[in-house]
Amino acid sequence: MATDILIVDDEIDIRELVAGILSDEGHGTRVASNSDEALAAIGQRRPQLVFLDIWLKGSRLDGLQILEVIKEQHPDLPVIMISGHGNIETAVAAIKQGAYDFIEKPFKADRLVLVAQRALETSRLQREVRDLRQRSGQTARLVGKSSIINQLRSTIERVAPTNSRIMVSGAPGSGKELVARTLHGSSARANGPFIVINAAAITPERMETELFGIEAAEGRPRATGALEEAHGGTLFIDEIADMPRETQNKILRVLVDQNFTRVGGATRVHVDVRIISSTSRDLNAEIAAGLFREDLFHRLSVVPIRVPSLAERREDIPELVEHFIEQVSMQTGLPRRRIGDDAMAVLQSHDWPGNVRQLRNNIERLMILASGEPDAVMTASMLPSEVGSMVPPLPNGAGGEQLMGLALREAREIFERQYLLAQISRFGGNISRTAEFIGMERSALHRKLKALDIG
Ligand SMILES: Nc1ncnc2c1ncn2[C@@H]1O[C@H](COP(=O)(O)OP(=O)(O)OP(=O)(O)O)[C@@H](O)[C@H]1O
Repeated sequence: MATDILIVDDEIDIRELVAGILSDEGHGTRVASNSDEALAAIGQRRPQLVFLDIWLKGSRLDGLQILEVIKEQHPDLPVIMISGHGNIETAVAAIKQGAYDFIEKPFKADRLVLVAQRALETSRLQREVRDLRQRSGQTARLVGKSSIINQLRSTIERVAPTNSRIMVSGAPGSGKELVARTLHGSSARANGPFIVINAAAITPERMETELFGIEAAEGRPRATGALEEAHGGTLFIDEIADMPRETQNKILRVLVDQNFTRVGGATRVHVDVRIISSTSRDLNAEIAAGLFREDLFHRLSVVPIRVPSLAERREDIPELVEHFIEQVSMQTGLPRRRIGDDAMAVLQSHDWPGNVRQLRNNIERLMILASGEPDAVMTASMLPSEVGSMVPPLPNGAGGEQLMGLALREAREIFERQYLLAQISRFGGNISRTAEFIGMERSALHRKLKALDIG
């Protein structure tokens, strides 16, 4: 597919020249001679690139005003200004307003082609980065309105702009990494790198090369470690308790000296890195057992932040569920589905030992398993049995998930019906023996069965 480029210029010669050069390169072109034509063309179909003349004779809006409208409607659409001799100042102002670049008349064909290629390439890369971020969950935000999550959010806002080292503690899957990313994203280092090193996933032998890198030596290339990569940004050390004792000593030295040497080297590498660590274990117990250095703990945990478990904030579950349906659908292309009241009630009553990650996995599983029409509702019966373990089973052996979406009165009716059917069948249909066993008058049982539409 040829790219679609719109050229806006009041001079027909320039329009045709630019269009001719770009079509020779295989691009598709459209032209407009004033602001109304230009905005109508963009309204018909969003082009991939716009060349826009600054001075437009006989036009309602001039180039800068058109740029403003374009940036409002399509902030990502790249615009290259065409500037006449002597209005470079205006061209620079246009770049400040969001134009990608400018070319000055008279221009060479090569320059025009090059600047168009670069603008298209940049815009493609920006789109790719945005998609990847979305898919990898890097744009994830802390969802929830419970008072405990609001408190967490305000702590994050307070400590993010400082440079203090932070220890994030919480159960597995509760959102510790997300909290660390949010801290980084709200800090002055937000445009710097956010590097993750997972101490639980790296063997003790590899830990130091991963952290400090390897000095170049004969026949061996230099490998950059996480600390060096995180320069100007944040290093997130996940599961710090799994850090080997030997490495703990070295990290402490880095924190004291503000520099380190690569493995096998003597050069001192100076870095400016904020360290955020996390733990799902009780570090005080690790310290007491002699497994974690107390002095390192105090240096890393200048500000401790505790992430609540999901069971502590069940009222956030409906919002999290909706958030994950949206997220999974975007990442996998699975249709967005509605969740039934019964399923939501079961999800809210579960204990979630695996916390938010486990909830997310269950939503993904539901969306994969749900078959049929895209608007079919996901019901409680589609949930794995361990998720419904809090829910009382029905006498007929089925799980009682469906009861969870009902008021007590209706739930009791379903239970009574199942219970009585099971008892009657147990006594071979003999109402007298059933009544005797369940402790009811025979006539009362008959009335009950009638009221429940049984038999
Ligand atoms: N409040 C929240 N809002 C939205 N998504 C969340 C929230 N908390 C956690 N998540 C999501 O849950 C998943 C698990 O979170 P995360 O990886 O941050 O947990 P963790 O505590 O670091 O886990 P682990 O202990 O296994 O390292 C991620 O997909 C994350 O985006």
